[in-house]
Amino acid sequence: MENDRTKIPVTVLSGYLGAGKTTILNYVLNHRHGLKVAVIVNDLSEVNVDAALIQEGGGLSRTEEKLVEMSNGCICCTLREDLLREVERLALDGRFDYILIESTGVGEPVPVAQTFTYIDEEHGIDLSRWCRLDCMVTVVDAYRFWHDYSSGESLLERQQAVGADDTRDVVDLLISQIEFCDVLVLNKCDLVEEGELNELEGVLRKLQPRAKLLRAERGRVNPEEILNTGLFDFEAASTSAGWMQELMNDHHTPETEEYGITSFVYERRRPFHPERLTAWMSDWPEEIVRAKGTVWLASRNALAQSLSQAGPSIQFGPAGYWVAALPEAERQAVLAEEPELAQHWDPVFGDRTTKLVLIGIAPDKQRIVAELDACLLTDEEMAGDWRLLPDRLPNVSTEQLEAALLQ
Ligand SMILES: Nc1nc2c(ncn2[C@@H]2O[C@H](COP(=O)(O)OP(=O)(O)OP(=O)(O)O)[C@@H](O)[C@H]2O)c(=O)[nH]1
Repeated sequence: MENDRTKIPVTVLSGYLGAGKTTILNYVLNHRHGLKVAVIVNDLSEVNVDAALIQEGGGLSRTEEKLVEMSNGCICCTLREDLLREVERLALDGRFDYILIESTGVGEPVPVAQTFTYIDEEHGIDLSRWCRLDCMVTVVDAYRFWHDYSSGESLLERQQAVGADDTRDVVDLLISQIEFCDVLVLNKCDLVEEGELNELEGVLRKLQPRAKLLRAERGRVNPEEILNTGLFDFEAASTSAGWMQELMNDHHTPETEEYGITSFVYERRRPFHPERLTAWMSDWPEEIVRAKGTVWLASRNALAQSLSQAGPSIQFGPAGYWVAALPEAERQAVLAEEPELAQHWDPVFGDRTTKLVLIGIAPDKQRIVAELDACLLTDEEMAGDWRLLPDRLPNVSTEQLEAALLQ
């Protein structure tokens, strides 16, 4: 087996446009204590990396973000082909001790991490032979955070979309960057007063309890905090989001009393009335900054629905069949594979249930729970034929459904 210590460590800086990635990069290069660092930046960004810092023993490459889907049948894997090739080239070059990547401001961190973890059979490249992903860093702009989070704007509206079919809202990007990282740098702290910083830090800790949280001014981050940390672990990063930790119930982060930053799980074994739930979602409680989970909707009794909200962005759609809705043989096969399902099996409805994590700033939990309860079917409705209730939630196309089911 190859020795991990001979592999070149890699740190990736993610974060929305203007958060301070380049400023951090320059600071770290200035304080790298003789490490020979190769830097990869994205072609779209202006290159502000200090050329002099790169010269002595370092290198600067520019790549253009290029996503490729894996050809080996794993449809949830997307690799960054640009990085794949450039990192391999730099690693084989043999001149560098470290690779530092500044990802594009509109880039998702997961494909970058997958690029280092999976073997690309089509191109015959396996980066894990030469490199070790050491640390995924997400930079958050303390000054702009709430403005961007609650703007309700899409990347297309801001002319920052990757293509015409890039439908992401700014907040979707922020949340995906925060929920998948090892270190969160809250930058531009010089522009925000202490009380606001404490509150924002409390929210970030709830959204991402696993990552180390650092405050920075003008990108001054101690290089030891992000280089050679040994922090990256794909499995741990994939399950590190606050909502997921809350669902797994093994990491209930302490509440930040002062600001009432709280998370709670809403769990019910009764379906929602589609119209009442739609009305509730369109009048979303402002205090809830993030919600995610599975919903049992009366009008879609065969399919579990996924609800994901971040700020003003709400995504709702099919997540897969309830095990109880599968043909008998398949159901038995799943139950044999996942015996814990049987422990929570309802004699009539099987595994159908709603389980939703809500994260908020001083949310009125009692009121929200009562409002959600009022969206459930009543006893009288339960006795009728509720499967045919009208449903004006986003229509599901066959392609969407198939894509969702394949995941
Ligand atoms: N006041 C203040 N300004 C900062 C801080 N960090 C960065 N800036 C400024 O914010 C602007 C954006 O910083 P960059 O480092 O270029 O941000 P970036 O994330 O690399 O931006 P993109 O490459 O466009 O994605 C620059 O004008 C920086 O000088 C900080 O901590 N405080």
